[in-house]
Amino acid sequence: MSLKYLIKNVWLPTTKRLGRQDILVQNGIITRIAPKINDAKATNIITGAGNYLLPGFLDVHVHFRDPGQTAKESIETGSRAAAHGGYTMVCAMPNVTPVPNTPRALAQLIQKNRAAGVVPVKQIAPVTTNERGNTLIDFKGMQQAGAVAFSNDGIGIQSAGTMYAAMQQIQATGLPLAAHVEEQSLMHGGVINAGTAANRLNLPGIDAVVETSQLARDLELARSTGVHYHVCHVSTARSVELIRRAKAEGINVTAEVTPHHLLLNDTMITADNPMYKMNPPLRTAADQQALLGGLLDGTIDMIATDHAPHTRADKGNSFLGSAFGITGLETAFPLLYTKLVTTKTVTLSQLINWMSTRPAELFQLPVPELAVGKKLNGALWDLTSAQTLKPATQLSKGTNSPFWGTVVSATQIQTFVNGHLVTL
Ligand SMILES: NC(=O)N[C@@H](CC(=O)O)C(=O)O
Ligand SMILES: [Zn+2]
Ligand SMILES: [Zn+2]
Repeated sequence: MSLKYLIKNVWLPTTKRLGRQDILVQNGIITRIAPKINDAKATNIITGAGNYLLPGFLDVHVHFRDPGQTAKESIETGSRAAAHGGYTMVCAMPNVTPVPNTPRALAQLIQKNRAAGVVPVKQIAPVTTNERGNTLIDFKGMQQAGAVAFSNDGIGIQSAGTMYAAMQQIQATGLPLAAHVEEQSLMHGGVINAGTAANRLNLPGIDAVVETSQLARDLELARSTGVHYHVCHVSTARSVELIRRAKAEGINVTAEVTPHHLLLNDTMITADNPMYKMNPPLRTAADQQALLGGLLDGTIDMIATDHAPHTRADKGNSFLGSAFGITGLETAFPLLYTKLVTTKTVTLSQLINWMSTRPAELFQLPVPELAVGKKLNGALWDLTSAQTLKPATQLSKGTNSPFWGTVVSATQIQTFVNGHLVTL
């Protein structure tokens, strides 16, 4: 089928001085970019007046709850949310029920991702059986089945011996090991960052050492094994410092930060509202500042949402007893663009680098590029009108976010995946 799209009159992030462009897409491939293209044979003419066409984002850290907890999200609703957020590829964490413990189970899940995903949903395999204990997964088998990375996200790997052995074997696959660094023996039932907020609300705190102690351990193990060690959702200033030093020493480490850790801190939690409950917790204003500094100096490589949808019932009404996690796919770019780009804290190109180029490069996935000869993976964004973030306009099943009510100046209009318009 030779489907032809002519997208008229859009800004590309790189053509500010050249003016608006027309983009011709044939069989999924960008065949021409020019100020004015007249093609009467184009089946679909898309008016992009005043809007931006941005490369598709890639989120290396999402939770789609499928199979097992599809009341929270499914591959279909999660991937729709992804497209609605301008993402054209995501990597799903394996903390679903049952956990895909074998290459066969993983292959089945990958089939399901392919059938149900409206954007490509890549699959991360666990490190140990059921993401618990010390029985290592068949890493080579998982790689052959299509795993793009390994992770026990949600729990973390408690034994140094197990982590070391996992790193040695994963090193041989060349795939990243994405670590949820959380020392369980230091958690003490914490639900919120230890310090001001915990004290004010009289809630059990999670100290920064929960993260940093296991991170320090892992960096030593990574140095020794050479594995590509990727740190999930970095939350503390000290973690940024540890990663900065490790990179300087040549350790093969990469790191992600979430939009919420970049934009929020624990002084903003003024009531016992579980919409602010996630793992790791929102830290101090100084930590928040250090995370931005880490991104700016390249210590932190990318932004990942850790999209973690939950039902209303599982979220409950208090930090105590409620599920950890918030959604992120549909709010990430609007929030980051509004809070960081329009304030001139970062540039649009930097943001695209952290949300698209770097995650793709570092996870060895195709880099979405708006260039002739490339498949069109991108989204049209209105970057001038204001909208208020609210659950009613989101496609995710999860409505657990602290960001409702925030006014943003970015609205997704259309998303193209492999050259085809996604119908949402
Ligand atoms: N981030 C969270 O608070 N929750 C995640 C797990 C995780 O990313 O650790 C989840 O699966 O709900
Ligand atoms: Zn995690
Ligand atoms: Zn996660």
